[in-house]
Amino acid sequence: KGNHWGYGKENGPDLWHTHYPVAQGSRQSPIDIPRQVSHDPSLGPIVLDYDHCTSISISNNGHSVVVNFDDTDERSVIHGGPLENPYRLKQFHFHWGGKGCDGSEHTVAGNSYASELHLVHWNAVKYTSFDHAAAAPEGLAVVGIFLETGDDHRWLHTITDAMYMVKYKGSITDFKGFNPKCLLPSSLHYWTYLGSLTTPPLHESVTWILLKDPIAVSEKQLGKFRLLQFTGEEEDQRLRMENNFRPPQPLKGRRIRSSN
Ligand SMILES: Cc1ccnc(S(N)(=O)=O)n1
Ligand SMILES: [Zn+2]
Repeated sequence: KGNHWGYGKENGPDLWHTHYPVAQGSRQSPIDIPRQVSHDPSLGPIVLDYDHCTSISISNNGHSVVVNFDDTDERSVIHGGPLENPYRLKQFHFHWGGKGCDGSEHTVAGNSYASELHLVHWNAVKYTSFDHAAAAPEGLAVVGIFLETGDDHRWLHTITDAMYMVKYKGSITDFKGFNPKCLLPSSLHYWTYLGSLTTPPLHESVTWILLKDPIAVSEKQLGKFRLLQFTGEEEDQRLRMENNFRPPQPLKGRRIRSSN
């Protein structure tokens, strides 16, 4: 049966290489972003064309909470920046820590944030499906946004309020009309580098675009993430969903570029 990878002592990130040897590859994610990153003036702005974008559902896949989008047309795409083609939004999800603990995946000069939002896009110009793109070198583009604790986020409550409907692994419910534009920070300045998925199968297919500015969410809103469970409703074990982040991986000589 497939390896039940997770974030526990028996199945966590340090053990993923046993079933997914690429975990020890040359372009793994996340990474630490050093203080000094080379500024590349040829890097244009990243453009998020989400105006006709609407969500379809929200689900609990046993690793995170996922908001899914209709990717059957070019309705919501990102382009520009380091990207040669437009990439279609497929889903977004989060990674977070335990109560009062940080849980971002990427770190900045060794510092973690409370949480990290990943907007996952795929190159529908070059590939015929998300799954094909996910296994190909230029297949995916993931926009990472840091979350820091502060005031309530005005729009995040629509997501946290829906979480009680997807408490258990394998649950899914309608979640229409949510536009992730409302989760973006004021500045779209970013770092970019070539990396991988941060959960198995850890494919080295991701152009990472990390926004430099975090968004603020309240501790109360983050607390609602921790009401989710890694386990299914029918399982005896009830494991609270928290600390679902992979720590930074070796840079292995990769170049990180900074937009202006
Ligand atoms: C869709 C997907 C699968 C695995 N990992 C990721 S992530 N955490 O790199 O965005 N996304
Ligand atoms: Zn992620």
